Amino acid sequence: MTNPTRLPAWAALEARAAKIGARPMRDMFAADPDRFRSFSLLLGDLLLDYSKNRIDCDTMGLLEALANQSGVSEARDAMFSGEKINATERRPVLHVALRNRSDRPMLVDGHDVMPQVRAVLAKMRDFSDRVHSGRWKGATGKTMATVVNIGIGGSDLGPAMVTEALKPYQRPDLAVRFISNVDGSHAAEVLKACDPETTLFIVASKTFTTQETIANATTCRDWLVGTLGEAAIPKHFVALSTNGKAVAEFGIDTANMFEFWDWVGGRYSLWSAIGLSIAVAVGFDRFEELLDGAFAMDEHFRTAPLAANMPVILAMLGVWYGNFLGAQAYAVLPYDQYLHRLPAYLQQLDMESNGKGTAKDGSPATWQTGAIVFGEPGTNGQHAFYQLIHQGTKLIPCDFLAAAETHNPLGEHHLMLLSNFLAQPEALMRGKTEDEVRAELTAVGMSEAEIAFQLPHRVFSGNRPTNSLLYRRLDPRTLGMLIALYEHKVFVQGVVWDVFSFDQWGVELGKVLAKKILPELSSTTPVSGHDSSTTGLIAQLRAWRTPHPG
Ligand SMILES: O=P(O)(O)OC[C@H]1O[C@](O)(CO)[C@@H](O)[C@@H]1O
Repeated sequence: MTNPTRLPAWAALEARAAKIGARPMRDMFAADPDRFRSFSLLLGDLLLDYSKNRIDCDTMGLLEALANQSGVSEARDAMFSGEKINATERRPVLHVALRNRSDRPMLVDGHDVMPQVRAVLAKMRDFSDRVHSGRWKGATGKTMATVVNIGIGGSDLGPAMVTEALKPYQRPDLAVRFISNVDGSHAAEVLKACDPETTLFIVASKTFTTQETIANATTCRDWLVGTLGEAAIPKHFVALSTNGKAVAEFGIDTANMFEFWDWVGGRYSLWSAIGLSIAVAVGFDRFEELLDGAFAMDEHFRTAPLAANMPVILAMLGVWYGNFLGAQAYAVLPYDQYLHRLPAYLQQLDMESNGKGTAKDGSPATWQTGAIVFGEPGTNGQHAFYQLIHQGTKLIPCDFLAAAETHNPLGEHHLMLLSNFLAQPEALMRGKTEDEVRAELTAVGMSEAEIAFQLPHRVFSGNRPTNSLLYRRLDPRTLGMLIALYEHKVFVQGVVWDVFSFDQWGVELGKVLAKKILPELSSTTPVSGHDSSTTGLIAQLRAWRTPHPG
């Protein structure tokens, strides 16, 4: 494969960064009244404004050249055609098949997977309709009042983020809860609010071997069986998995299992059966609108020229900052309370996909790869970590997101929210010069000596880059577009960085060690084979822990 640093566009971008990387955006705005028009893109109800970046047309041309030279178009086509691009697991990557709303076949090993995909969608529709409408009854004949999704990582974050985002579309008398953490407090607190007779558990696990999920599912099963008996399980437990054997061994009838396939990555799985909790929460028609939105973005990604391709533009801007201007992180800042789980969701999507230090040929990646992703909803984040983004020593590009229309028109709230959504990127771009600060302090009558002391602390360098994603309304279709936008962005970056974006070997070592340590915690024999820190911590835990039965 390609060492990206050897591509002609890479050297050209290094030169470009040295030349214009620090050029003030406020000057570029002043010089070009058409800058917004040149650097924004409207796709349906989604607008990307990327004009507040340290770019000009030549830089964007070079970034496009880098995408071209890295083989982004070919890699994208390989993904859509079912090639085994998840090479270390020897699997295709076809989450796009799950939301393929066209008649086009999607091939895995020469077989069209669309009939299977449609069959599972039909089964999901039937089931979610019955639960959503109250026709699905529990073992004692009662309608379900609470649905609990038990899963972790991709089997939790996607459904949890989407059900939060689509809260306005939920039936108010059907609560949807999530248990992910192996910390028993998570299950305990969720179960406190549940009644066994009216609770449906959805056990979501691609592998059905994940320690946390099996532990939580076992606890919930014991809780249910304790009141209603074993015979209640079929009415209160369903499974979402690729592993029918393990589902059956756990005690869930595979008739109550919703299947998906190994060509769906965990963090790309909310479109599959893993989305059942979403369908139950908002109804299947809304779930299909989510798929429609993702499909619209897929079609755009598949067909638009790279220079006018939203995921490619977002990806290449990330490459510009990460590889040429020294940024290590980026912030996701939804000015939309319903998207409060988006940063956590994107952390897995981005960091588990591109947090890799090995190039595809096995050599160390000597260039920067996946960024640190963090964020909070605006305006909360403004009162927490924005200080560092405005005046800190680190360059943190940000994505700002907001809806033009709110689901909750309460007084001036939405206008206040939007004014902040607009003000922060403007402030980050413009900054505040010494002259501006001096004029301000002089106007309030401050002495020259005090001004001299205060001034450097009150100057904002500005020139801090942001993207603004503005959408009409946070509805299922728009949400589908947004999520697919980020999925493809991450994909493009993985191609440019020459890493395998669809495996996650880095999470394995800790899992193996945890399995070894587990029995050591309740044993009294001296531990061996650990470093002195781990040994010391185990000893202190043993000393402090009160033995509990079981
Ligand atoms: O759905 P499963 O198999 O329980 O896996 C859960 C999560 O665990 C991981 O494999 C890594 O911890 C994620 O990639 C995945 O989303």
